[in-house]
Amino acid sequence: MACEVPVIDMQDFPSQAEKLVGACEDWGCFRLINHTIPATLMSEMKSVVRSLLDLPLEIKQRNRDAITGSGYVAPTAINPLYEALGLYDIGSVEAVRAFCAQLDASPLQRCPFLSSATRTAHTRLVKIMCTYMLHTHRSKSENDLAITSRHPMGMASFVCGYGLPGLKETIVRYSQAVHELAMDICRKLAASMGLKSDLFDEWPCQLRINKYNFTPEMVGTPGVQIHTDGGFLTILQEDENVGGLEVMDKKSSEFIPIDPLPGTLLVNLGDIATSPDLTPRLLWSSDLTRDSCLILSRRTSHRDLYGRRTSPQDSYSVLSRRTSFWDFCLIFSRGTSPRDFMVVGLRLGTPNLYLVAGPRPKTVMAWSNGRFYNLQHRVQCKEAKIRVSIALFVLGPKEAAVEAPAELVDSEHPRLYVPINFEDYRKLRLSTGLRAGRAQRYEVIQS
Ligand SMILES: O=C(O)CCC(=O)C(=O)O
Ligand SMILES: [Fe+2]
Repeated sequence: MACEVPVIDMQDFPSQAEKLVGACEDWGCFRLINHTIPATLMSEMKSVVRSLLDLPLEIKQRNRDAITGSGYVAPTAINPLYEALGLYDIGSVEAVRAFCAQLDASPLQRCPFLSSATRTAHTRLVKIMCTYMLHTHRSKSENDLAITSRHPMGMASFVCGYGLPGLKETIVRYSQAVHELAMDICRKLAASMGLKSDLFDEWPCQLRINKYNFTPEMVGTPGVQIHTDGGFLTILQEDENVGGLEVMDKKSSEFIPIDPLPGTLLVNLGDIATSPDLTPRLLWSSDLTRDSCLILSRRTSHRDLYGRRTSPQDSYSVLSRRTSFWDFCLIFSRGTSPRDFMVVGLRLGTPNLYLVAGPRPKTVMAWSNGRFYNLQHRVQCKEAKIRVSIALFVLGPKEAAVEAPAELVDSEHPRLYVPINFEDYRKLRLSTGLRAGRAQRYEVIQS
């Protein structure tokens, strides 16, 4: 059964204000219609994403982290079908340019023995050929021509180094459009809650372009494990042809598939908007195979991860994240700073030796003072196809600590969280062993 998430019409404000806040509280996500990103730009960007993620590995690896976890993500043992490229601070023209420069895959530009005159002459020649092709294929835009792999001239121009300017232009236009849209959503959300609408204007945003190499033998397995997003909110351009996204319904705790709806975008809330569970416990047990470890999450409310009530004695949810033992040691060694981590204890039982550790319980702020739902979601491999998606994350403020605005705090709604610096929070997510800002990708084995 596909899930009918609330639909928000961007052109119908303030009428949709209440619906928007309700969607953030009850669903943690909504589908956006009548937004300002043109359908043509969405499809051009999708082609760009495919082209970039098809580049050779050594080029993709040039997309280095600007902040921890913001650059290229290679497939891992946990998410073997998934890889991604990232652009931190999409609101900065320099950052967008740097991203394009890193991925400039033109063989000409990489060829050390070509003189610049040869390059210029070659580029001119390709331009003339492309212009000729444009005249003979009037329906195609220059950009289409440059990136269409089925089109021999488009392919030739891309291979010969003329393609990237076309790609660049699309990346620049898409970045501007999605950044403006993100800020507009944030302003509308703030205004809908009776807050100053410019609250989020300086919050940096990160673009992440995702590719899933779904193969026949992987059908039915996760493409991306269960997680919440670490920032404030995420705008997702889904693959309109290949589904697989599933969200956890707040009431039933069941995962429900989300069918893509071409031309629309899906918005979901992340940890900063709401109340992240920052008390995961890492647990390693002697009778597990050497190459696996478990993550144990302790819920103070005696509710397990999926909201079911549990008895106080039974208040640990055991979650499994299959990871290498060495990875686990690394997580541990990164986390053993006395400030951030503590060993909670040893437990006897079956399996017989548990080593339990985790971040020191630390109260953190959540912007909505616990009102919003930070959506848990995952991507399942449903069919053997390539799936691409584009995610824009509104993160948290660069310097100021994130805290619930005074207007959201009163005697009935006391302040629940102390302020936290977003970067500290991000590091905490990463130090709990989960990479590239993708904390809480757990696989449940028992609850
Ligand atoms: O690809 C998708 O549909 C979701 C991607 C996602 O959840 C993420 O990048 O955080
Ligand atoms: Fe996500």
